[in-house]
Amino acid sequence: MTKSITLRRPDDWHLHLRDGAMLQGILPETSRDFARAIIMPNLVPPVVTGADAQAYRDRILAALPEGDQFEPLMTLYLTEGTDPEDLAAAAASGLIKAVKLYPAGATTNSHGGVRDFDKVRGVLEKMAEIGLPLCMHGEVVDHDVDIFDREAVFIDKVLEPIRRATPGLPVVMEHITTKNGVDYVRSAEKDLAATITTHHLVINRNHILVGGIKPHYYCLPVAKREEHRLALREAATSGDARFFLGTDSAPHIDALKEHACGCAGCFTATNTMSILAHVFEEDGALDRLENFTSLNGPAYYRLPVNDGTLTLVKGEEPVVYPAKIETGAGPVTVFDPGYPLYWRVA
Ligand SMILES: NC(=O)N[C@@H](CC(=O)O)C(=O)O
Ligand SMILES: [Zn+2]
Ligand SMILES: [Zn+2]
Repeated sequence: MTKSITLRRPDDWHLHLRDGAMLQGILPETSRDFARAIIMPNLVPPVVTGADAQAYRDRILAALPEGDQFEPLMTLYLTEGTDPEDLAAAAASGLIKAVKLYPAGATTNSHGGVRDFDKVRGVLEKMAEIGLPLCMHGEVVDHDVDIFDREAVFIDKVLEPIRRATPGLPVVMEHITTKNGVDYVRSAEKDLAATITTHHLVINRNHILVGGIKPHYYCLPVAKREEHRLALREAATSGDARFFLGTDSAPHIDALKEHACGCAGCFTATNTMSILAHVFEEDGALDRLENFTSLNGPAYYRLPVNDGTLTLVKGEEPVVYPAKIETGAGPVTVFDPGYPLYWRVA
């Protein structure tokens, strides 16, 4: 018995494409299934100005496989020196669709991010004025805050004060990992939404730590307790327009994942749609998969939904995905959900 489901073509509202040989190697893993993606700016050096974003966009389009239709939605990396006028011009031209806030030191290539939130006040006010979304890596970096509490503390200590001080600023809490994040988004009537990753719907912190450390399950924010994973599942599968897919697919070569000081990031681009179909079916919510992957994101970003469609088919035999993607920069391990997948993109 074959089951199938057809959706509007999905978008990924949080994606790391990197640059150079890595970009070349992993871009097809996204452009195969996704029509658009919000492209994270945490390159070395970061994408800070409109000119940087234009040049990076050109490099992405040059790396696109022949025949693939994919639109990179560019972002700028917010620094304490960001020029509000450059940012406004990049938004007005349609080049950028959001600005990304990294608390300095919170995650991969975030050292150029924000230390003193008062220093970006003028930029945030400009963004509120023009309605440009602020995407946030929502974790505090204080040494005395436990890593498992850093998202919840960020909401109280940073996010709520910023939102109070800047009415009208559209915020996206990126890759939420806690029930606190879900509840906070639900408490807001407008100007607040969250992306949820594929892997945080699948793993909790036991998957990382029990029976030996699993470096390929390590990402930031780190996966939390099971109760939090269940809250994310409930939010993602609810159809609530404030939650949408941002895979946070974040490739690092195996040598840097399987390392004494391993990099944070799970690479899920290759099998995300299969995993999501599995998750939504398991939760009796296949009819709401399209909201999560294809409708809620465009609505929040005020963009049209995609014209094309994507069909997922459930077969009798498990689908075989490559364990690794070989790139010119080195091999990248594909996220393993830990169970066989029967859904595949037709
Ligand atoms: N999520 C991660 O663990 N890593 C991301 C950065 C980020 O999104 O925080 C990366 O760029 O590798
Ligand atoms: Zn992040
Ligand atoms: Zn990310």
